[in-house]
Amino acid sequence: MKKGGGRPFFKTIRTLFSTLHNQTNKPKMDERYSYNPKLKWNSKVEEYFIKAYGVDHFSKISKALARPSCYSCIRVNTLKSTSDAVIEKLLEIELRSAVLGYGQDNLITKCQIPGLDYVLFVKGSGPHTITYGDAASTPPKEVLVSRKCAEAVLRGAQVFVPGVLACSAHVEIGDRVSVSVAVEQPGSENKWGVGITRGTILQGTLTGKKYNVALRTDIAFNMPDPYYSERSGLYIGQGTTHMSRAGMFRASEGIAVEMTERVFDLPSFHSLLEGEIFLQNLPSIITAHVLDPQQGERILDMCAAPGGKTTAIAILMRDKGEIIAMDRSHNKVLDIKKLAAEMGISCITPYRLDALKSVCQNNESIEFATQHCVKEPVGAKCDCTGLCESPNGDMTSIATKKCQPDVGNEGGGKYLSKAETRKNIRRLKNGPGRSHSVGGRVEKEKGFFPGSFDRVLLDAPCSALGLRPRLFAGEESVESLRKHGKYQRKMFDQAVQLVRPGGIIVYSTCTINPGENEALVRYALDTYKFLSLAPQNPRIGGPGLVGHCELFDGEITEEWLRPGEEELVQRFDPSSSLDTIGFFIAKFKVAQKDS
Ligand SMILES: C[S@@+](CC[C@H](N)C(=O)[O-])C[C@H]1O[C@@H](n2cnc3c(N)ncnc32)[C@H](O)[C@@H]1O
Repeated sequence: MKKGGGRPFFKTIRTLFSTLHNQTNKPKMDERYSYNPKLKWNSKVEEYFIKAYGVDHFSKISKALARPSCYSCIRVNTLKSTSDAVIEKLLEIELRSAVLGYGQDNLITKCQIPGLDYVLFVKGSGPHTITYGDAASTPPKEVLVSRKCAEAVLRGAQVFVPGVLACSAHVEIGDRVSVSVAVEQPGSENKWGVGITRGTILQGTLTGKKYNVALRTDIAFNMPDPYYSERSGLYIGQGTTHMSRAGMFRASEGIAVEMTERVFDLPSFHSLLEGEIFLQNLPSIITAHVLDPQQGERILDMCAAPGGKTTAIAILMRDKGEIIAMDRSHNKVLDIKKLAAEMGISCITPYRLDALKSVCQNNESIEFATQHCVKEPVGAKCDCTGLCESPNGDMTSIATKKCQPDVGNEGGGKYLSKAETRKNIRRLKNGPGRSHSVGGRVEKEKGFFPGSFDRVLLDAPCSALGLRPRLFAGEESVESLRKHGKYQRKMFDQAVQLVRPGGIIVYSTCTINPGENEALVRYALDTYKFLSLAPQNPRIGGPGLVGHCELFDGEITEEWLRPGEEELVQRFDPSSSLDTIGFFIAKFKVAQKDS
């Protein structure tokens, strides 16, 4: 008798078994090839937040953090264009057919907050359920990307070469691939790690076997997949490869996978209308508004790179006045310079400077500045070698006269070598030179006179725990959260010295951590009696802005949320369109000297 022939009973049993096999596997496969991330936290941090928000609420926050917003927010550069012109151009370009599917009427809308009609929202969609081929029987070809890459893809980007970590064997150009993300896993000694080497081959099966539909049985399939379980529930979409497997790991740049189906579909603005628009989260745009810069003023942006808020401030000032954009990273300072040039802005002077050392430490200069510069509406800038420069670059201003002793050693100022003295004299003759030029190298010890700015923005370095989407949060410990708070206070101390009497300080931070925001406000008001919380512009009651002045008392308890915060956290809903979950803005006014 021929094998398999004439044995209907066995055939029926085999068919039955195969059906059962598929049925029992199907739901599991649906779960596997889905997007259902669970944000991982350091256990102590989780405890701390649960104490602050309550279990249910914190779980909502966590869920919302791991998903992107439902729209992209763009700021129109009104020095170069208008909202209407940009809307027209974007619709002409036909962003992407999937997005246009929502109907042109609602695709792009202007922000309804009065005064913010240069902010446009471009609609996205999601979450979508995607069918990843016949995943139950034949594992799809796959590409595994880094977390940062996935976070960008969830906001509309394509998969670029540096983001690819691993890939199935035999992937060729034009193949359809499923894209998943490698998220940090707990490792030894309480350390987190991805635990997969770049270039690893993904087999797509847990056991090293796969089910063969034709033979209706499992067949051996090379090795088990080394990262199979870890990427379960972390599939962000499907795309077409622009490169073969070998190409992805050989090339240094370029698109590796063009996404064709996304779990969250947001439009990409990569290289689109460069200089005319800027992709920016709404609360960041609102921060510039809250600062309320006026034309002709001198503004300090203490932590400015890459220059998102700096350029927003410059545009509000119609490029008239002076903005000192400071950042401690040289390369990031160059980013500010590049962005300003791209947007056609000339009132920004980027400086590489540690914000913790931004106040001129020369006692004589400080004394001078507090006596004189603060009364001058234009202020003065000091490079701490004793050279003071008026904002128009006139080195023979009254300030120079006062600081003259430090040019050489005769006047009894701090000791300067002959070389430094020569350099200073040369500068007096020739102007500021390379180290003062835009984006150029700047000496570390340079700083500014106290009281020399009309307004200061402190967009402090923070945990960024308010930004979405975020696929991993375990890097922050309670200690590191505390450090952010301490660091910000030190920066605030500098900001207070640098603003003139009657001036404004705006402090902003992107976090859900009350220790980084509420605590700073309390510290500021307790330490500097001449500071008061300036009323927010009531018209700008937009999402992400905490416009209240109340502070929580002492220990963080479940009751610490006050009306303003409740309003903020109630929006922590995945269906909400907020692009930032937690953002805090506080505006301070410095008392006039005689008040
Ligand atoms: C939140 S980001 C600023 C974002 C920026 N304001 C924007 O809107 O584009 C914080 C920045 O602070 C900078 N930074 C951190 N510590 C600093 C310090 N001590 N002095 C100056 N800049 C610092 C970082 O390099 C980083 O670029």
